[in-house]
Amino acid sequence: MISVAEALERLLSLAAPLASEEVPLADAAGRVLLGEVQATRAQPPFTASAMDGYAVAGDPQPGETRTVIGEAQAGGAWTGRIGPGEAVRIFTGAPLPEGADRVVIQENVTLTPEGITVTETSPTAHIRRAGTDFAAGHRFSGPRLLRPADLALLAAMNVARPQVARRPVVALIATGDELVLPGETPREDQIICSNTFAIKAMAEAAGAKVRLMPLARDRVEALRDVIGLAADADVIVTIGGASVGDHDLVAGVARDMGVDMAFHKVALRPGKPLMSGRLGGAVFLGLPGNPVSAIVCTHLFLLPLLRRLQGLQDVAPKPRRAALAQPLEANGNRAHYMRAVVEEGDTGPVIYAGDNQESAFLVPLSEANALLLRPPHAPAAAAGAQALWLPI
Ligand SMILES: Nc1nc2c(c(=O)[nH]1)N[C@H]1C(S)=C(S)[C@@H](COP(=O)(O)OP(=O)(O)OC[C@H]3O[C@@H](n4cnc5c(N)ncnc54)[C@H](O)[C@@H]3O)O[C@H]1N2
Ligand code: MOO
Repeated sequence: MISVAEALERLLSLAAPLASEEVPLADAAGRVLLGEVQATRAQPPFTASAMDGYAVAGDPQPGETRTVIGEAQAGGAWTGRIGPGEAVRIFTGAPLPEGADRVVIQENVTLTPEGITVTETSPTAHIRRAGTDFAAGHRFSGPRLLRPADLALLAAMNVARPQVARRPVVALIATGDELVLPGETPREDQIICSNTFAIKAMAEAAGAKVRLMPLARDRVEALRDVIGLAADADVIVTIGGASVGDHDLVAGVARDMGVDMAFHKVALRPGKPLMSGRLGGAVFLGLPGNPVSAIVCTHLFLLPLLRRLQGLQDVAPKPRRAALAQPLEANGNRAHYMRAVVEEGDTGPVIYAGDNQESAFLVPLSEANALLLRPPHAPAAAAGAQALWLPI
């Protein structure tokens, strides 16, 4: 069995980057910017007042007076020139009039019939100089995941339609005779298809468009038909039927359909029977059926794959550190991603491994906020020892 890192590397090497498309800025959150954009103007585009008050020349001291000769507001510039002994009433965001050096905030003046008397000085001029946030031509380069703050920056740069990676299309195929959909009435020997819904939500949050395919029953023809229906997707994900039982047909069918497996079986718990390869223009990923196994494999493999397809380079999940709340036994030969809870302790984060690590049980997964990473053959660890974890 290959390691998690080796399997991820092989999976990512199957991913050819997707084309770009132009989207309105309002729809660009969470998309991956490709290429480079440039600011068409500086920000601030003009030297502006940072406060409400009075624009003046020089640095008037307490007791000095100024005659108010005009008013400037955001979007309403005053176009004259301020001379000595003069002031312009000014509001935050208004262009600073010519001849002005600073803004005396209104709290630091008293009003007189002609204008103002300064009551206090301030060490700051309360102005924002043109181009001090960014200059015209400022560059913002991809590939880069667009966060909300980035959208505000692109808007200020007057970039209305950035080029982003096309959304990867993921076809999700749940397999098994035992499955019915939520809301249906299962027979005694059936269960409700569950993990698909988590995987769909996770893939969409990573930028994918997800197609929920019909359930594939445990027959070669049925599986072949549904996989065939998904042939035009960027990623074909099967769930279940990945192991070695007589009814675990996925690997055989995928091979018959032309998949050259990049790997099948990973030294991973839960998630050992994971497999992948290319199927025509798509990346094929066969997840194990146990709900926790499928969801853990989605965190570790499908989400990095979706990020890479959209052009991002640094896609592997990044482990964080926390102190173990309880001692742990030595680990076996598979990397174990234990369902766990991380909390802020008095001296930093503390991690509690759940009592139930069964890969079919969803309550412990739903209660967890972390996967506690135990590397293969990790020795027993004492309470308080540092451990690695991934947020989920
Ligand atoms: N002899 C061996 N048996 C098993 C091995 C092994 O190495 N040797 N591996 C085990 C491991 S580890 C895993 S993980 C499971 C996964 O096997 P499959 O991918 O073939 O999954 P299934 O058998 O189809 O299903 C497992 C389990 O999950 C339920 N399931 C399947 N799909 C869904 C779904 N969409 N929603 C909810 N639950 C689902 C299914 O009913 C089974 O209970 O194999 C071990 N066996
Ligand atoms: O690798 Mo399996 O997912 O442990 O149950």
